[in-house]
Amino acid sequence: MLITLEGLDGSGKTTVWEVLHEEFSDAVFTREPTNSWYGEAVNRSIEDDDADSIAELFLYTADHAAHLSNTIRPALAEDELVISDRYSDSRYAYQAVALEGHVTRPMEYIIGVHKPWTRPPDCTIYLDVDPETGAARSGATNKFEQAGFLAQVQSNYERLMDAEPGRFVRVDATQSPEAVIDSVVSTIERVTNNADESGLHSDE
Ligand SMILES: Nc1ncnc2c1ncn2[C@@H]1O[C@H](COP(=O)(O)OP(=O)(O)OP(=O)(O)O)[C@@H](O)[C@H]1O
Ligand SMILES: Cc1cn([C@H]2C[C@H](O)[C@@H](COP(=O)(O)O)O2)c(=O)[nH]c1=O
Repeated sequence: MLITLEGLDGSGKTTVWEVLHEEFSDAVFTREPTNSWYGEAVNRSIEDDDADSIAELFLYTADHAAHLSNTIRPALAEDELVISDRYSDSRYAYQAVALEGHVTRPMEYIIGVHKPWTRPPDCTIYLDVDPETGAARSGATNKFEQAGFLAQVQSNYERLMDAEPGRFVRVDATQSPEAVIDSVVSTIERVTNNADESGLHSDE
């Protein structure tokens, strides 16, 4: 089963993800951008205010392709629980803002690029914070961590949740870290138990 954590910069994904290591010690923990050289290229692009938006989309997408073949698909084939800090929805939400004015219907374009080969998550936990809180918590150190940009990203996440309400679980991430962690842990326990009870596993 593939569970992803999504949300604005500063929503607390990394804080939660670190505690999940203790709660689900058998799971495979991973993230995008990855720690590979593809991910390093992405990180260079994030720090470059003048990076070309389409080039940046394809750097992220290349990193996702390698992530799928090197980590996600092998782990799911072994019936592991995989928990990823950011995944394809980050592209649909963030790059759809960055590509506005460069391509028509940017979110549909990006989803279309992924659709033939990606592996959608079974469950996506969305850590919900307002853009101002996200920007303040993240320190607003790069081009994505600005409240105005994050407000548009938030609208895109809302569109994604409206389109697939069954996949997303929204958690109020303005609560205390302990309360957020409790909600995320109980969500993961519930979805993994449901999968066990229904006899469904990884890529069936
Ligand atoms: N529920 C919370 N309440 C208050 N502060 C929090 C909460 N969760 C995390 N923080 C703080 O907010 C900051 C950002 O948290 P964190 O790095 O976990 O967010 P993130 O979603 O991973 O951000 P980014 O996407 O920018 O890496 C940290 O200083 C963290 O201690
Ligand atoms: C995977 C992914 C990430 N981003 C953005 C979101 C953040 O501002 C940075 C790095 O992520 P982190 O969780 O803060 O380390 O990259 C993006 O725009 N598109 C993506 O696909």
